Amino acid sequence: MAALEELRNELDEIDAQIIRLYEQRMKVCGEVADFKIQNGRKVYDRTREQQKLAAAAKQVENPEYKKGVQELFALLMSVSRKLQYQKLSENGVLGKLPFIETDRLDTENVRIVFQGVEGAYSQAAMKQYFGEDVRGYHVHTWREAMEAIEDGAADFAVLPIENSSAGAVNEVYDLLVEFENYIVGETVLPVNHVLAGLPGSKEEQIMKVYSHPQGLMQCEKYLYGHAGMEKISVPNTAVAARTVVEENDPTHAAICSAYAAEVYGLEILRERVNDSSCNSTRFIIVTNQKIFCKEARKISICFELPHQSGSLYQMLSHFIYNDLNMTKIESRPVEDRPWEYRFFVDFEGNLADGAVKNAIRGLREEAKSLKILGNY
Ligand SMILES: C=C(O[C@@H]1C=C(C(=O)O)C=C[C@H]1O)C(=O)O
Repeated sequence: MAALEELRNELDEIDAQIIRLYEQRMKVCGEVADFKIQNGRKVYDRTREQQKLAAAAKQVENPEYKKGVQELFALLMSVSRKLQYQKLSENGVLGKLPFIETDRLDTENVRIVFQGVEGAYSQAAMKQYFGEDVRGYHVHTWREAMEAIEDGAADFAVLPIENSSAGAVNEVYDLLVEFENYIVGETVLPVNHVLAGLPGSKEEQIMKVYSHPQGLMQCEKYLYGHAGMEKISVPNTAVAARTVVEENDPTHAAICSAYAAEVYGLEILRERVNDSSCNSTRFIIVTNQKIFCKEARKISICFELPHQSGSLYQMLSHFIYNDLNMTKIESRPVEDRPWEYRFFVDFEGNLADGAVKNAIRGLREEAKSLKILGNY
């Protein structure tokens, strides 16, 4: 048997040939890009790539290597496309993004909509982002808030998108796809829930606890340790506080904010009932204009993928190749298409950056549908 040293020398020679061939291939791909720039052709040609993969597999003599060769070619073509997008970008033929750049958000004399009632966490998030004196009003559902923005009844909506312990707010993700509204800002609100009851009531007496499902989820450990408390979901934590007042029963309590307890005249029976001591919720600021600020640093997009092996991997390669830092990925089922998913990705960058344009161009050509949800 040959010594390891010898085998490695042999590999080095083969690899040197691969590198030379790779360079030759990329040079030709660059010429293909020039042709495409001149003739207004698209970078991605799915049919040609499928033919190439089939032909590559056919040329392999040892059947055990077929899969590996196909994977290698899929990667080579992906790298080739990205080189081409780069060239298109340098030549200014990437087309304009349908978003307008602005120096800063106009937040003077604006009307804000939030879901819930007086004392809701969304109201606190609104004040944290826009200031104490902002003009805000509330609606019953997140959908109504989205409608108010689409119709122009309000300038901005404040919607929860993610909680540090309970995770994504799924419905808001789905509404971002359904409505032509865009994210222009975000704010993270520390969320400390209290158990609040009628004045004079005691924690030991409580039999029923009202809260938003997310509130109940975020206090799971506390509620598990108090098995006698029946959990009841209501649309909002502030509604929970109001319900306790309306029912006027000392065995009922709400999981809500200290502010909501104060607004409804409830007594705090126990502070900080949330499981995580750093429980916080991220709220997004949504408007109906396709705008982004010069200093915006985060982009949210969503896309659907063809139901085939490796498609997510190929999409994500656009972030890696363009050196873009992905900060989050979520998936949601696509309505009426069982077991198909829509992906939501957040990554760092500004829509005016070349690398971002390059990545979005690539993603747009390869995804079944792509929507830029906002840059903020
Ligand atoms: C090079 C081309 O562009 C892309 C890359 C391919 C490749 O690297 O072989 C094939 C098809 C296109 O998606 C081309 O159109 O031929």
